[in-house]
Formats: sequence, C-alpha cells, structure tokens
Amino acid sequence: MELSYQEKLTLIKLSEVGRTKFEELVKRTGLDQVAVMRAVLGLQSKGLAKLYEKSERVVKLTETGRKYAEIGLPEWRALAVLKEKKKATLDDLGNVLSEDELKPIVGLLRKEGWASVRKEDGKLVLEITEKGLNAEERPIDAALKLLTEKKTVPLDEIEGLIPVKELKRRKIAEEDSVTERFVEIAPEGAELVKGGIELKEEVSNLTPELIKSGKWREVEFKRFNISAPVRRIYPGKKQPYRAFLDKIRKRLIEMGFIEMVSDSLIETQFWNFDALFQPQNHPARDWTDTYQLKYPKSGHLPMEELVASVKAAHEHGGDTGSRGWGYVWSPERAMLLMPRAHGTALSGRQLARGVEIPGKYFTIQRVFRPDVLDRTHLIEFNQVDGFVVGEDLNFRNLLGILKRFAVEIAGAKKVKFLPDYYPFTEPSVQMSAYHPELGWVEFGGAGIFREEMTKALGVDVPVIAWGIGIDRLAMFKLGIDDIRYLFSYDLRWLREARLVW
Ligand SMILES: N[C@@H](Cc1ccccc1)C(=O)O
Repeated sequence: MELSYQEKLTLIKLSEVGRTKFEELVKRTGLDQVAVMRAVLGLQSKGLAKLYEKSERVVKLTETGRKYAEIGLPEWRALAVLKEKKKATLDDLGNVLSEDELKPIVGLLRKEGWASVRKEDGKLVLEITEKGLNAEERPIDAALKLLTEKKTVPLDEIEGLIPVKELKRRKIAEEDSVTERFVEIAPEGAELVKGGIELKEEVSNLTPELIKSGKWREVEFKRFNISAPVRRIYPGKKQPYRAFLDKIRKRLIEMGFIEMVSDSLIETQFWNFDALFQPQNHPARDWTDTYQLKYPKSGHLPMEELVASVKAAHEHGGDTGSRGWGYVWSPERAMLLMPRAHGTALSGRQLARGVEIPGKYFTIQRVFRPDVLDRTHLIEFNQVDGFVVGEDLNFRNLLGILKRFAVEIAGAKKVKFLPDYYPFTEPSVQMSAYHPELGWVEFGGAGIFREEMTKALGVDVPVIAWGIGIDRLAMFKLGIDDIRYLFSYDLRWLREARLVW
C-alpha cells in the first residue's frame, strides 16, 4: 500500500495512542492541521484509521461565574470582612456584596459553619466561628478554579468534585455540549505499523540542486492527490457589477463603437435637457424627476452660436420647418447645474463636438433620479447610452441594434418594443426584456433623434439613439432578483456572484 510521508508519520503517531482527539494528534505529529486532516482522510480511505465525531456534555462558567472567578465568591468576600471585624452586621457586608448576593449570605455562611448569627438590638449580627477562621478550599472552589483554567470541563469531571446541580443553582456554571473529532487506528493500521514502516522524507519541490547533484534519483517524491477536498480560498477580484460594466465596455469597443467619456457627474440643464430639445417647462425637468445642485447653482453655457441655435429650435424650430415649442427660452434656466439624469446628455455633447459619419458612439454613465428604492429601482444607476449616425439609417436599423444588445450583451431571452414618447426622439420606443422571476422589465428607451435637436447641434443626417438602464440588465447576467444587490456589501454575494456570459 502506498502511503505518503505525512500519512506514514500520522499513522505511526496514532499507533502510539490507538485513539486520540484530532487536536492531540496534530500536536503529536508536529505537522499543521490541514496536513494532518488530509493524512487522516487518506488513511481512512485506505481503511487504516477512522475519523469520527463525538459530542460531549461539558460545563462552563456563566457570566456570574466568570465574575466570581475574578472577585471571589460572595461567601469568601463576606468572610474576609468577618475575619477583619470578628462581628459584622448585614450593613457591613453590604459594602462588599451586591443586593442579590446579600440575601442568601446568612444561610450560606451558616451552612458552611463559618459564622454564627445573633440578634442584637433588633439587628442581625454575624460573628466568625473557629471554622470560619480556618476556612479551607471547598469542592465548589476547586470546581470554580478548574472551570476558570479550562473554560470547558467534561461533565463527569465536575461531577467528581461537586454536583453540577449545585453550580447551576448558584448560577455559576451551565451545561453545554461540544463536538470533538477523534481519530482511531484500525486493526489493519496497527498491523501495518507492527510490520515496520520506513519513514523517508519526501520531496515536494524539484530544485535545480536536486537535478544538478543527481540526488533526485534517490529521494522520494511527494505524490499529490489532486482530488482531495481543500479549503476554499477567496482571492481579490473585481466587484461583480464592475466586471459586468467592463465587459459591456469591451464588447461595444469590439463592435466598433467609440467611447464618449466625461470626468464629471454634474451637468448643466443645457446639456441634460435643452440641447436635447426638451422644453424648459417640460414636467420631467421639475425637482420631482431630477435632482438639482444647491451650490454652485449655475454653470456655463457653451459657445454663443450653439446656444443661439438651440434657443431658436426651442422657440420656433430653427431652420427645420418645425414650429418648435413656442415659448421664450431662458439661458439662466439652461445654466442650472444638476447631477446628470441620463447618459443622453453625452450624446448631445458629442454631436455638438462633431462626429464621424458614419459613426457609432457609446458611453456608460452613472445617472441620478429621485425614485422610491425597491427591487427594480435605484436613485443612482448606470445607463449605456449611444447613437449611430449615418446617411441611410432608419427605425428598423435601430430596432435591430437594440435587439442585438439585449440578447447578446444582456443575455435577455425575449425582448419587446412598445411605442413611447421622448421629447428628443421621433419615433420613440420603450424596450422590455423578460426576466424569469421578474417578468417583463423595462430597461430603456430609444428612437431617432429629432431634427430640431440634431440640426441645432450641427448634424444633418439621421441619428438613431438609445439609453439603456444597464443595472436591470446586470440582474439578468448576475442572476439576482433585487437590483440593490449590485451595490451590496454582502461578502457572501461578492464572493460567490458569477457573471454568466
Ligand atoms: N434618455 C432616455 C432614454 C433614451 C435615450 C436616447 C433616445 C431615446 C431615449 C432615458 O433616460 O430614459
């Protein structure tokens, strides 16, 4: 039978005692705990030893017990006062005993024969006796000492000193049960040791020295059991949601999209709304739907020319043939600052900056909107926004791209589109994907940017655009049914979460 060095050593050490606690065996071998456990399991599978568990009734100190271990049992503290004063009243004892301890103290001292009790002027007076003067350690003291030293003591051992009932009655100790692992040698194991085992140190590392010196010919190499159970380790890794976002970024770049970046989470209303042809009196611009910055309140508007064409589009449609929204556009309003409410703000910025035609752009943005937190709503979430610009693009192209996103990138099994409204797109759609537990989950909007928007920003060809609530899609990939988990500190989830791609 082939045994590893560690198995041999463990077996030899075990044979010296026949049966022992696992921890004891660890000490005897001088190996570490994991190695011994592996050796024992190895020996067990070869029928040479047996590992088993046994529960044992034990006694341990209570909170009160631990206190007594520190400051002394009440009867000893009372006795100290009596020793000093010879005679004492209950009031005197009250200085060293708590109210609870005081009540039974007379009975206790009398039972031990350490004091006699008299009434003097209507008051109880205790006087120390000869036995009190020579008081010695009692079984209860021995038990308290033992429990203090060992923390847990087998029930039998305590019973040998004092009935455990007694300790429980005085609330000094309580019973508990602990499970211990034992290892026992099997007859075959004992036999093998008797026949003699050659204990040859094994080499687990083939070093250059071993090779050069030719020593490798003599040494014994350690065999590794690669199917042995091992402890799980949790190495550092990317937060699962971060990993998801990074993967999407990579996918889009692979698909030829250019990333639009921003180093700020704060946006002017101009870029968040106005540049997207969203009228200033649009209800979604109220505080109910977006946050506003308290300080500073306002930022800067871009180039005058651009501001003028956006203003013209809002007021009368600019040169698009549209009548616009028909109101007086306010630059002050457009200057107000806010945490970005959608990634589309960056699409507007990019169009104004200039784009490749044809071209594809995307951005992954943290956005902010007041909402009631629940399993599908966050007030701070991430959107993947993007657009494709090109001469011959149409609505069907848009739906095709979106479907590909939802299925390929987010792994949705089914997708559906419904007509919707956005001030900056016409036509507009809303997209939903099917989640096995949540049913249909709305995950974004899309459409063709209106001419009033694109022309004002200087782009004269169709632009199809979308904004996807990527967090909801992350739920699909990460197999979770509560969106709040994306930002969870739950270590178990952080360790176990697996991106299924
Ligand atoms: N920005 C929109 C989504 C959208 C983007 C682009 C075009 C149409 C719609 C939202 O936040 O819901």
